[in-house]
Amino acid sequence: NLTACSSKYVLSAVHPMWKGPLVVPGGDRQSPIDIVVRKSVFDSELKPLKPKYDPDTCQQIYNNGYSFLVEYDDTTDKSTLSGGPLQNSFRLCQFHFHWGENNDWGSEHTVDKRLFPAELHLVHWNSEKYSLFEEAVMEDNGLAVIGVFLKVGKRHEGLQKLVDALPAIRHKGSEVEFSHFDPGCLLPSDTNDYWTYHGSLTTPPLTESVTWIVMKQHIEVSHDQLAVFRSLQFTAVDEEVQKSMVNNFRVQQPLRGRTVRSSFT
Ligand SMILES: COc1ccc(C)cc1NC(=O)Nc1ccc2c(c1)[B-](O)(O)OC2
Ligand SMILES: [Zn+2]
Repeated sequence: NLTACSSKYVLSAVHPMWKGPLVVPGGDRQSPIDIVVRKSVFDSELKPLKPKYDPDTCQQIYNNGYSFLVEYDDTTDKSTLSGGPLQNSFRLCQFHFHWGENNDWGSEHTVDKRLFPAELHLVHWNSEKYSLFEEAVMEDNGLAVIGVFLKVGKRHEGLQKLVDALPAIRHKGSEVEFSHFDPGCLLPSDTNDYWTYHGSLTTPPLTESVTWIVMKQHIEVSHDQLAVFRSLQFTAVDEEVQKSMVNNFRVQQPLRGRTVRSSFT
């Protein structure tokens, strides 16, 4: 069956100590970056974000050997993102996280050099211009990714259903059915303020196809919930040497003259 956003087979090629190019030739819009707040520019034309997620499109959770992907059925426009800086409607295909070996670091983006223990990425592709995720990944304006910082604090009730499913996908290549999960519960509740800039995937193929939308407000998860993320393994069950899935973030990239716009003053 066509898996949701069928990114699973392609992402499985990703390994934390990538063999691939760490610098993309001519890459002048690479991600992640440090967001320097006082250098961001307020853009009054930016609209409110319009996420419309249908929990019934949630299909499975998959350990791709780099992160764990919660994959959605992206064969219809049931779960979409529009508005904000976007000119088109983008289909949700998966979300995943990046995290550290401890609570001092783990996020990919930073705000005035402030690191967070983890970062959520909600991945959407432009279904008005392209017909498949794999196509959109290679194209300018192909993807829209919402980044949400995680901070250690109170337990996140909505996340717990996901945390409870992780032991079943401990090793690379494992997958378990997962349904009725509303990713909207992982978005900040108090404000929809965000920064936006043009960047790239932070894993191979590092293509410069992403409109990044980084939420100003973080969400809180408990220490124990994050500890379960760290119990995952980069390695397949049959590998002799097991490696804990931690520090699965990319080093920061040069801004190369890009402007980060803010939806708020
Ligand atoms: C080997 O990897 C691939 C091979 C072929 C295709 C079509 C895609 C990929 N990779 C991919 O989609 N990565 C990817 C996709 C989306 C996001 C990120 C990585 B992120 O920066 O972490 O957040 C958003
Ligand atoms: Zn990511």
